[in-house]
Amino acid sequence: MPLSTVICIGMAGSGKTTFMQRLNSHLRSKKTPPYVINLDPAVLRVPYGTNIDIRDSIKYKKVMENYQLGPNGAIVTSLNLFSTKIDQVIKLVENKRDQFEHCIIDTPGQIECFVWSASGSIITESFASTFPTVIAYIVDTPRNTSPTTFMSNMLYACSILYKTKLPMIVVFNKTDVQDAEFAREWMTDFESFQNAVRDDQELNGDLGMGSGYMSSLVNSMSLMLEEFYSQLDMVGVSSFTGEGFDDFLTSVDKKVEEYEEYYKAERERILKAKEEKEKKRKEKSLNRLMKDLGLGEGKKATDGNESDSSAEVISDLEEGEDDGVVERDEDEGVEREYTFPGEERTQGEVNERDTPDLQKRYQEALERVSKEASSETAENIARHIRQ
Ligand SMILES: Nc1nc2c(ncn2[C@@H]2O[C@H](COP(=O)(O)OP(=O)(O)OP(=O)(O)O)[C@@H](O)[C@H]2O)c(=O)[nH]1
Repeated sequence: MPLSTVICIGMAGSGKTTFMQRLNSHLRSKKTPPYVINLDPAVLRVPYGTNIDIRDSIKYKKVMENYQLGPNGAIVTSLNLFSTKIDQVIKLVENKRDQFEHCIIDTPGQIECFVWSASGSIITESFASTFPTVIAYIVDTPRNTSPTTFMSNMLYACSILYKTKLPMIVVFNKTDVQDAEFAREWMTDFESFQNAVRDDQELNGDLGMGSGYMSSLVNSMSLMLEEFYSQLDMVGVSSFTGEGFDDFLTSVDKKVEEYEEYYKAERERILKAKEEKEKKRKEKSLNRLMKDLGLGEGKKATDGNESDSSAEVISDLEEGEDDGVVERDEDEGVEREYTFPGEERTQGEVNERDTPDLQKRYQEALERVSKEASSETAENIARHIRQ
């Protein structure tokens, strides 16, 4: 079996850490110990042995102090710092490819800090492009017996599936307290869920939910969720008793197969499209610089003398006309305001059409573009300027 990654995501208190602890001991009891990573910088105590722990390299409290941040900001910043080293982390795990079947990853309780941050995406992407990767979305079963809470949680899971584009298993945890059969029924039988919504409304006072747009909103959302449910597996587990963990592992194997069959090709297609887009963006940046300088390819392109390879460049110039101003998305007659006075001045200067000081414009344009440009683009710029 090749090494696969399981990333545990779930709302605060859903039981991710306890689930990780049980999964770890379950796999150990089967003589296939996992490679364990903790990505929660704020956790005080990790109740299982970890191979990589974000807390070893990043001190959450120090991040809070040094960057004057609140708890969530400090988690995001810690993840940002950690993600700068992600290639090293991936190498470490890759070196263990032959020794482990599973790499299990715990994430911060503040779900949005991981799922919606750039660093969370970088970390997830890095694993997913190296190993078959599955998301285990942990749900606190006793807290999700109300159909409205259940639906909100499922919508969140759906948004994660959409964001990560990775196979997902919804894990209903704490089944020792509340059986997950109701969830299975709601996920497989649309009518039973609708009945539960209706009963809930009657029981808790209608508040206008049974009629009008709220009712039709609930209906359409549950229809949308039906499609979502068809994409995923669900298992009920108890991290306390260990019940359901064999089912979970069977589900992981199934999702890994799906990853290889479907998700991998889809991911590669998306990555290729991204690369293409990035390449075009770089060309565009370089051309903007040339245009600002009134030099080289940009000028040639305006003259219409450029070869095929600059087709992108020509259309860009047509869009911008020859007013010498760098286009901005925000330029739609909206007054642009800046939080920092210093920034306002700098940006204002950049946009001045009649700045006579060419040297200054050159400097600004160079700085602006070089921020965006890759080293490859920077080399092109340098070569061009030398010419
Ligand atoms: N009864 C029962 N309680 C559980 C189970 N799993 C976790 N818990 C309890 O749920 C609470 C939260 O568990 P954690 O593992 O800390 O949850 P978490 O998602 O890691 O929490 P954060 O990191 O704060 O987001 C704890 O009190 C656990 O003891 C379970 O399977 N059954």
